[in-house]
Amino acid sequence: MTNYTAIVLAAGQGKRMLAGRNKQFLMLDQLPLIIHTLTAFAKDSWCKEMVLVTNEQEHKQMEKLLQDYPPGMERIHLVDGGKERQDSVFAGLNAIQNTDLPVFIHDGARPFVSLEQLHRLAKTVEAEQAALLAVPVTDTIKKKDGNTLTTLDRKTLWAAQTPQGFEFALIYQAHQQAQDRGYYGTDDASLVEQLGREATIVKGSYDNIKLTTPEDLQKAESYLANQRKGKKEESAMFRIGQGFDVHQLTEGRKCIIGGVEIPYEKGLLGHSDADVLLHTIADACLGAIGEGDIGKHFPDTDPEFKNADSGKLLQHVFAIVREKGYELGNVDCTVIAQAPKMAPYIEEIRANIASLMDADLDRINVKATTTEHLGFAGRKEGIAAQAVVLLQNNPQS
Ligand SMILES: Nc1ccn([C@@H]2O[C@H](COP(=O)(O)OP(=O)(O)OP(=O)(O)O)[C@@H](O)[C@H]2O)c(=O)n1
Ligand SMILES: C[C@](O)(CO)[C@H](O)COP(=O)(O)O
Repeated sequence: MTNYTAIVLAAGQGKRMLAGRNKQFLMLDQLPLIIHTLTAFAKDSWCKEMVLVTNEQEHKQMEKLLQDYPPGMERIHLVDGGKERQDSVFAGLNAIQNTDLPVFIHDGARPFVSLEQLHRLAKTVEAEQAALLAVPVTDTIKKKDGNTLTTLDRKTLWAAQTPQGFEFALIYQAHQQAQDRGYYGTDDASLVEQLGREATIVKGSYDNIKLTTPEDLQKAESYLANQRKGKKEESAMFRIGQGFDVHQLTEGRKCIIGGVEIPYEKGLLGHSDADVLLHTIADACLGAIGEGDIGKHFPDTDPEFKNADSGKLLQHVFAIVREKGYELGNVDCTVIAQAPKMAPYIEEIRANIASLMDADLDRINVKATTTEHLGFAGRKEGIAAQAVVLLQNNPQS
């Protein structure tokens, strides 16, 4: 983990956007542009502090925006910027509290920086002290000097993006020197270059666009529409979970496995009816949807679940699965028991599980094995079960 502080710049006027107001407040997919950008950093646990640079006239409006659309990070200091972008960065640098961390400087107008890019940049800054995201230029670039056109060697050209990341002392010194000399660059790495130092390029993405003109707004809308489509397709896929459970065999208890009471001299010990197989399947379902395990949902300290019918617990779990929009793909499970002999009960157990999960029989597979007299199961001290559950998204949900 390579922690950093982020300065996000939003103090410009967005004149080239021709929106009649600062582009940072324009709505993109129901969220203001600047909130998209802040959220990208707020989602990154490596980002420990954020400074949002606003312009003085919009300070109150920005404050309200942060309240109306909380980006998910408490530590955002709002400071007023300056006339030029570089003045705004300097104001941001002066507002940073923890100067031990590297600083990422980012345009508020670049909402699509990804977590993966942030982390690659952070690691490079840690190693090299100064780095920036950039992409190879895809157009041929001509330099026009009076009437003379020169074609630059495209292989050597990179389009600089943000964030650009630096050790605090280095970037502070670079900005201080630029202020003193009245030098203005178009990015922060260029100020570091003025110190005779170099920033390392970290290959970014062409999606990390800076919303500058009205056409960029259309590109951003279509990028977000594609993302939504991608998320939908992703959630239309599969989730997998596995479960494992053990219960002790003891006298004076019923031996209930897969909802079927099996005649045996001992039964399974537990707070509920101790149905080792249904617990395992329920755990696998919860695992598949990222909902922990049955201990979290049905604590064994809760009297409500004393001697509870595990069939009901599994039905409850499967209702949660359905609420989340999933249906059963299939279950494959194994009972690990030296005794009782499971074979005569396998089909009944299978049918019972299918009924509890409201699934076709062919989606349920139940197996049993001994452990060849090895271990606790082999000594008939207990019974274990394991299961794998595949869920698939219900396209209707
Ligand atoms: N004095 C300034 C100028 C710019 N920025 C910020 O720097 C980023 C990159 O600048 P740019 O895209 O040029 O934004 P604007 O300056 O707002 O746009 P324009 O040049 O079209 O007016 C933007 O997030 C902008 O808000 C800033 O914080 N302070
Ligand atoms: C910093 C920058 O985003 C790198 O591409 C760019 O130089 C900012 O330029 P702007 O004219 O201030 O938008």
